[in-house]
Amino acid sequence: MEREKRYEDRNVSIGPFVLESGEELPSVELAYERVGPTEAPVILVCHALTGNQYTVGESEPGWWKGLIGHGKYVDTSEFQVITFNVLGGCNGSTGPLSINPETGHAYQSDFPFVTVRDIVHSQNKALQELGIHHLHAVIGGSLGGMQVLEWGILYPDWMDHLVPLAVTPSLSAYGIAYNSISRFAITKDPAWKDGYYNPDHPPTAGLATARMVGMISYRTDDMFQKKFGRNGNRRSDESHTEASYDVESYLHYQGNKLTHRFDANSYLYLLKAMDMHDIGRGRGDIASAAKQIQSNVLAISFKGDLIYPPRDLDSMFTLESLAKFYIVDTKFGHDGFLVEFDKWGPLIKEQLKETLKI
Ligand SMILES: CC(=O)SCCNC(=O)CCNC(=O)[C@H](O)C(C)(C)COP(=O)(O)OP(=O)(O)OC[C@H]1O[C@@H](n2cnc3c(N)ncnc32)[C@H](O)[C@@H]1OP(=O)(O)O
Ligand SMILES: N[C@@H](CCO)C(=O)O
Repeated sequence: MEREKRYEDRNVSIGPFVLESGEELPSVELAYERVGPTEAPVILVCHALTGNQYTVGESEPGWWKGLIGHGKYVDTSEFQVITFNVLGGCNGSTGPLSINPETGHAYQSDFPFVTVRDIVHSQNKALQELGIHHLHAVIGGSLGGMQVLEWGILYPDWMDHLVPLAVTPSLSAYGIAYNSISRFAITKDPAWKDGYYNPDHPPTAGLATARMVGMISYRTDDMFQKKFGRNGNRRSDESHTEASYDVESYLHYQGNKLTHRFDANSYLYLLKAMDMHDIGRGRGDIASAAKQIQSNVLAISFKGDLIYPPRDLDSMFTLESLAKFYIVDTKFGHDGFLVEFDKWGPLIKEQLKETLKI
């Protein structure tokens, strides 16, 4: 095995690509990051809604640097880790910002709808282009977790382990409700212009509002209370109408921050893909779909996750005798999969040591 750490950060072309809808994209590229020894077992990481391919990150700060890296729970001296920016994303993969070869302009709202299954099929094609035909594990949280579940069903003999985090077998009504508010905020922004917005004047207010409502769903009441309480800039009698609270400036900050790193159309397409997530769709039901999984499963949920309640993932995997299921005790709720790695990273480390049992 080659021990020297290799790092790649580039694009792979998979050519024309037919989507679940039957529409065809004439040319698809996926941007990816690949870290670790080239001969080592491969771990595919799938990112969440506003994530990207920079999981470990050498040219960019890696969003899972606390979990993955040299000597970390997913050790990049033992495994190579590959992450693709999702189809429909805005970090280098084909998406609404890409040039439509038929018009010579960016697709924007002409981009076709994509599903989580489309995202997974595109990754499978891309891996084959890269000469990879087997995965030691597929790991991901939230939208990434949806991809993990679909990977296990669409390509059941491709991997030894599935590690879905902070996800459910189908998106709940509560999750769709939050996404619906986000869509409303973006599409009612006067700058949105049916999705054909001027790139220099994107619908920032709508996207920021979408992120703000998203942030509320990613955390818990308990965390907000402990972190912010009623702190803020206000008169002691709290009667001042212009009082502003720390929780407000936090949400404004997070909303504004996203507008500097994310495309509003991509956000809409990926929200729709999440809404459509239902592993039972076209397969009878969730139980029938789950039975198609052949790999070992380590499923991890996070206490207080509002949109992906632990009970839903648990009920799916009680159907799978070889599945392990853990609920992480946290105040973070859904965003628990991005923090407190010492609480759940060891579970993944142990899982990756095991070989295929089935
Ligand atoms: C799967 C994925 O790939 S998603 C990509 C990673 N996720 C993100 O980047 C989403 C945005 N970030 C986050 O959600 C969080 O930073 C996490 C989950 C990564 C970490 O959570 P935490 O450590 O609790 O960070 P927290 O939610 O407090 O945010 C900290 C930021 O808010 C700012 N902030 C905190 N309180 C306030 C306040 N009252 N007013 C204004 N700003 C505030 C901090 O200055 C800090 O700014 P910075 O990120 O520019 O350094
Ligand atoms: N913090 C996550 C939430 C969605 O899982 C993200 O921004 O993608």
